[in-house]
Amino acid sequence: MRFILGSGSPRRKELLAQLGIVPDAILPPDIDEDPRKGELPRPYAARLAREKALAVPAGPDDIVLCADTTVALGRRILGKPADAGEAARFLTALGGRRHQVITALAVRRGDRLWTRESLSDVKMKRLSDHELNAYLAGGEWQGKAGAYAIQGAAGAFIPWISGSFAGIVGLPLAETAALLQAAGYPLWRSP
Ligand SMILES: Cc1cn([C@H]2C[C@H](O)[C@@H](COP(=O)(O)OP(=O)(O)OP(=O)(O)O)O2)c(=O)[nH]c1=O
Repeated sequence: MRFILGSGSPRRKELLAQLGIVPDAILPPDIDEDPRKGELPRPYAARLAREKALAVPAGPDDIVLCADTTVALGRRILGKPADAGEAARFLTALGGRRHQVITALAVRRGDRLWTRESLSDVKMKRLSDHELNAYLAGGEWQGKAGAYAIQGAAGAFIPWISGSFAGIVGLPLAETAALLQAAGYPLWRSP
């Protein structure tokens, strides 16, 4: 049995290390991440996690872990911004309101699939022009759902969350541990 992390996100690798897991392989999936017409954020995140897990090549006994993090502003999906202009629009829309961060997980072993999701509510303060421009110039918005990373400078914009910090960063640890154990990964083996 090999453990395969199907993700190119360095955060997910680091969070996994918190559970003492070092993947035997890291194989980032390449799938189409465009939402379907009218698709809502939760089903979208769940579909993407599942599609990622199915897209990673693995042997019948290997365990594959994939995830998708999506920012939901009401019914709107805020994915990874294409450019600084879109990042500015996302952050302006998020500022002064609460939104939800969904991280959907999918674990695959052979033809079996286990899924879960972690939901967190996040409050972001309204950003001044100065804060917005400084944050955009820092570049941390790139490759992040909703155009921010709570684990970085944007932490200064977030006075309150309810949910899982690790989930917002990209890999909710309690749900990950539960899924891996369901799939037969020996998580708590003695050293
Ligand atoms: C909201 C938020 C998102 N993110 C990141 C987590 C994810 O890496 C990214 C959302 O994109 P994802 O599509 O979930 O993941 P990815 O493209 O980085 O990697 P892969 O598909 O190969 O697994 O946003 C943070 O790091 N901090 C945050 O506060």
